[in-house]
Amino acid sequence: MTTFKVWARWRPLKSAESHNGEITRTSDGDHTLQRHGISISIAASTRNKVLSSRERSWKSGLSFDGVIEPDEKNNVAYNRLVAPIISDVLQGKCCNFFAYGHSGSGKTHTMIGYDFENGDEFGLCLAAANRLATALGEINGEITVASKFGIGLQVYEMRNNSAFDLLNNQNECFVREGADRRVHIRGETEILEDGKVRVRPITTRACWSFEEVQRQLREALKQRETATSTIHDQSSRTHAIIEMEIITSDLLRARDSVVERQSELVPVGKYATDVYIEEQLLAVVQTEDGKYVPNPDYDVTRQQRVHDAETKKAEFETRVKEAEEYESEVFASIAQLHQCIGGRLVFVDLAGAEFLSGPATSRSMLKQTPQEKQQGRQINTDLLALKEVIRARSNTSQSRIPYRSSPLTMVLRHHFEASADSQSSIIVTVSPEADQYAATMNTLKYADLIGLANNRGG
Ligand SMILES: Nc1ncnc2c1ncn2[C@@H]1O[C@H](COP(=O)(O)OP(=O)(O)OP(=O)(O)O)[C@@H](O)[C@H]1O
Repeated sequence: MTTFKVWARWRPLKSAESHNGEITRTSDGDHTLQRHGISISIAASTRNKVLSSRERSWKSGLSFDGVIEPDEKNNVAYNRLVAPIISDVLQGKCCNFFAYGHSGSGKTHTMIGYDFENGDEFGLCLAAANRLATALGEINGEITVASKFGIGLQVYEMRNNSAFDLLNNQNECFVREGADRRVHIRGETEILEDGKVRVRPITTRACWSFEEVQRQLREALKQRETATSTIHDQSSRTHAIIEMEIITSDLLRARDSVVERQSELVPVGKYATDVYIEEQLLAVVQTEDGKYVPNPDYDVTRQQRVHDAETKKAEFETRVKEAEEYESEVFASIAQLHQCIGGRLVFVDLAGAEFLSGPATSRSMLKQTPQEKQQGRQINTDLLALKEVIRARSNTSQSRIPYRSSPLTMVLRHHFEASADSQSSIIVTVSPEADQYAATMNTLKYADLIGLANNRGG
């Protein structure tokens, strides 16, 4: 049974912000048997601004599962949100964590953290990697496996309809739904030196120690910074996704051969389509009145070309299927040794919604290029789609989950489906600064809608 928890995290006021004053806030819990949850109330300091009465104060429903206060470090957030589900991941389950908040509210601080040396300040994914690496070390010591368990790391950013691979030079990958209705994230088709074709998926880095995860994440963060400056962007205008899966090198090898077989299929499939179109064009002629009729001069034995190309394509499709079956067999045989294989943690640092804007941001929004405006609309679409997916999943009577509403929810679909019997969470990060009141209220409202749907079951 899915549970989805909603948390709020207040970041500390920075010294440069203290002259602006602080948002007045309280949290009230109701833990009776009928209701379980925390409601958050906020009120604006009206010192610097004229606000309408509707804007001056706001109170959520009993939507929150917990509040992390400004003086509480990342280790408190980890112990409350992630530590309780590590045992699920070690049983092969999938758990998802989302961070939502406006720029500078503490999403990256919470998810990844900026202090890679002090364990108390490791972000959620780093602290989880530390715990997982220790647990996997123990499992590797206990059982004899041909290849050891490790962490398969993927780090990418979603912008518009593409994913940018932060472990591979921000390589652009496209989100497509295949004929099998599975979503694939793949780069451009590359022609290799030997003439072979490769369609590269998002990179998975195998990490056999916590230090390796730390190093790879650092590298990925550097790429994020570069992307931010070069495309005149803010990291809060992209969704960053960090996936950590329990793998072995045997499993990764089996997956690589699926990609290789799929790459081999690409030119063969294209050739079959080209031949079919060529022959179709020869097989008909256009009459004077513009109609297409069968070409009487067409040599029907030419259809053998189409047949041969289709046969070859079917052969290559079978090879893909065999590679996929082999991957499933490898997975099943490892799972017999230990159920942790495939256990997965997904951390999503969401872009802030465009309406989350104080006066300064509003001014900068007026200066946005058409491309940036389109990007802003896409972010809002993604965030709305995500909210609707989470709400629909909590409504047991709703059978259709709108995963296809946005590229973000399409990409997250299989993580959501895999997490059906475990617990996931959203943490909204908020600033207590009075100037950020509107942004803070909008962030809390987003979480409130999710939390209320969870409490009511839809
Ligand atoms: N809970 C916290 N405790 C201490 N410092 C924090 C906390 N939250 C945020 N900060 C600090 O505030 C600054 C902004 O935080 P961060 O970069 O995480 O924001 P963000 O929401 O990820 O912003 P953006 O979306 O623009 O990337 C950082 O210097 C960070 O260390």
